[in-house]
Amino acid sequence: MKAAIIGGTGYGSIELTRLIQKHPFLEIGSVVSNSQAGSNFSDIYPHLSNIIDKPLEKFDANSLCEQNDIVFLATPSGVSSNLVPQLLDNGIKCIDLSGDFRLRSAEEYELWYKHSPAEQKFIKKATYGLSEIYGEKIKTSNLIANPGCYPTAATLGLLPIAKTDYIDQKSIIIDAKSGVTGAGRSLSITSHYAEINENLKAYKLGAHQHIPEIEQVLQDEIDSPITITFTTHLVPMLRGIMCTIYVNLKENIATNEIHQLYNEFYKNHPFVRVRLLGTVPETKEVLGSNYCDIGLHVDPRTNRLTIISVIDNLVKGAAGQAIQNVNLMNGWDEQTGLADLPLYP
Ligand SMILES: NC(=O)C1=CN([C@@H]2O[C@H](COP(=O)(O)OP(=O)(O)OC[C@H]3O[C@@H](n4cnc5c(N)ncnc54)[C@H](OP(=O)(O)O)[C@@H]3O)[C@@H](O)[C@H]2O)C=CC1
Ligand SMILES: CC(=O)N[C@@H](CCC(=O)OP(=O)(O)O)C(=O)O
Repeated sequence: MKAAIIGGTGYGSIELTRLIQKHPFLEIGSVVSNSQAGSNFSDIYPHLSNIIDKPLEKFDANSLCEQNDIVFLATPSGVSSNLVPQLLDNGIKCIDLSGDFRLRSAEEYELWYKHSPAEQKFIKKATYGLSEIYGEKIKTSNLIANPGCYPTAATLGLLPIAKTDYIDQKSIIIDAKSGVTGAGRSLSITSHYAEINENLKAYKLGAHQHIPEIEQVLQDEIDSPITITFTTHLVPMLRGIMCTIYVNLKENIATNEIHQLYNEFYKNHPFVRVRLLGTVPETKEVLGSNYCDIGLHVDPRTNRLTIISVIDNLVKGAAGQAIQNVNLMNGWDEQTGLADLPLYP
């Protein structure tokens, strides 16, 4: 099956390229670049030399759909809302890595993303692509709104406990940290080496665009309104997200019992690894892989549960989950092409 990638020279695209290259049923058809059309992909990314020597193309919906079977959009927010309608009208399935089709409310999108929203009829067609939770819907969808990197780690960490009545729903705090590739490849002062190296900073306090996304998933699953405290931090490393999540328990429950609950919840989901009691997952332990590792601890003094959830932002947080969704959409084993060990050390 031929896959096209739009947003060719970005980090999402280059990670999709790496994963598609080793997928047994996918191959790279077209790579579209807004800024570098006409150049060779391996001129921009020399690590592709002699492996993928393809010219980067201009966007043309008709020829893209003629030459490919599926399209990944790895463009900044505000771009795919215009491209996806043209592609869907040509009858091709789309996986959008941006936030343009994740939020059901156009007003919320405008408020948090500061762009004009996609047309409502296309938002309605989108399936939120959190593979472990919405696998059945994903299988029959033509448009996948691939989740944000932080929401993937946060919701996979929270959902098993949030769906019980053990927790005070008003008490959820998500302390999130990301490596710099989460900000994409384009130059900016905030991710500049001299600004980020030997430094740790919190950003977008109370204003992060992933707040409504996490709340939407929790509300859908819990069926009651919920608000969270979510703070993001930039860490001087390349890849990886850690969400440290705090929740107040309404009653005294041992870590052991919560551990069993998580194991049961994820027993049929190979990419979520509930770690052994007493162990705490680290970002390096999922590096380059599609795993989300979860560690659990209840402090009996405070009756508070701490959940540690780690992913590689470019894999389970973006390109890996996108491929997992394509596997589901095609009836292939969801691990196809994604079963590699994490890169360690
Ligand atoms: N990085 C991450 O960890 C994650 C990213 N995402 C989301 O995935 C999407 C891609 O992210 P990422 O690859 O990191 O971002 P990058 O900034 O690295 O790449 C985006 C690419 O999109 C293209 N582009 C930029 N502006 C425009 C435009 N106005 N019109 C068309 N194309 C444009 C550019 O490539 P070219 O000029 O070659 O077309 C650019 O390199 C974003 O929406 C991001 O929020 C989601 C989860 C995790
Ligand atoms: C480290 C870093 O800057 N991360 C980005 C994640 C962007 C992203 O993936 O968000 P959308 O796909 O929802 O646009 C951020 O915090 O905004």
